[in-house]
Amino acid sequence: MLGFIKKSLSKTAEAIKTVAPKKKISFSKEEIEDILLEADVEYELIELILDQTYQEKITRDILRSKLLATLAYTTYKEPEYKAPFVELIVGVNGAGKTTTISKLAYRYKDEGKKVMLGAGDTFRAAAIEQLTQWANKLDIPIVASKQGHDSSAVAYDTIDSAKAKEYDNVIIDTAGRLHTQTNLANELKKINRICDKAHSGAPHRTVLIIDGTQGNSAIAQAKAFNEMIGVDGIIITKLDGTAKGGSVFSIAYALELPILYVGTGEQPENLTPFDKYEFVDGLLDAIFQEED
Ligand SMILES: Nc1nc2c(ncn2[C@@H]2O[C@H](COP(=O)(O)OP(=O)(O)OP(=O)(O)O)[C@@H](O)[C@H]2O)c(=O)[nH]1
Repeated sequence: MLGFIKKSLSKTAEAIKTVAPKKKISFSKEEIEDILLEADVEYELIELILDQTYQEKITRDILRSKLLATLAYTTYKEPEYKAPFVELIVGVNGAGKTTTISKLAYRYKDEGKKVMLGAGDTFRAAAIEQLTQWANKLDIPIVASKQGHDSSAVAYDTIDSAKAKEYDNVIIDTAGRLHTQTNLANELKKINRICDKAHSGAPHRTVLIIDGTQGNSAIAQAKAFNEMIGVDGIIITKLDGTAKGGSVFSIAYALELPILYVGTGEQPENLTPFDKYEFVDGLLDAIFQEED
């Protein structure tokens, strides 16, 4: 695992190099502002960090503690639950939902758990097809219906079947878009209710998938999902494909939600638990010169 997060920050590191070609022991506030802006940390957050810093020369240690503070809420604590552990996956189309569900399933299976998928995005035939293909490839059972069918019925059937067969994990996909935002909110709320009906306490975790390449523009969207259904944690995808790695700070700070994993590639195994220390140090390595 070690090194995946740092490696996936390589495009962000390249961007930083354009404004700070030479690594140094310390930088002025103006230089740090340019560097963080280039890495796509939101301007307001940079101002907040720098306003609270009285030192003129900013060293690695100073910036490290400031950046870590913005990630204070990122640690997740699993609730008590009775198996199966039911997860609802939400997010806009294209964020990487299907791929991330497959990665999660792969991970659980690899840990020796029995996993079942529910193809709850019944709005799009392609979503059902794509998830079914992944399930077949990973040899994981999936409950799917035809396009246009009731998504909460799919959720119910998946949980019901997983309970009967004593599965450990259930992962349910949901629509990223419906005809209107109100429709989407209602559908997600209904799925929530039906999950609880099928298995008291479910869903145990609602996970929002955020497209990392969108940077800070993903924040408003994430807030909307959080208001619609209440999110327990986020997964930021495509970290490897973006120079906007610094947006992770503003996303985490704005949402005050745990970051469960980050997507570090397209393969099923490219889902890495978010380690705030590795993330911050990975970024700082791109800025600061090593001290002797
Ligand atoms: N490099 C990289 N690509 C990723 C990652 N996660 C997802 N992708 C790619 O992003 C694209 C969209 O992912 P999907 O899983 O299809 O996204 P989705 O949200 O289900 O989108 P729809 O199926 O259109 O709803 C695919 O080409 C994935 O391979 C990641 O962590 N890194």
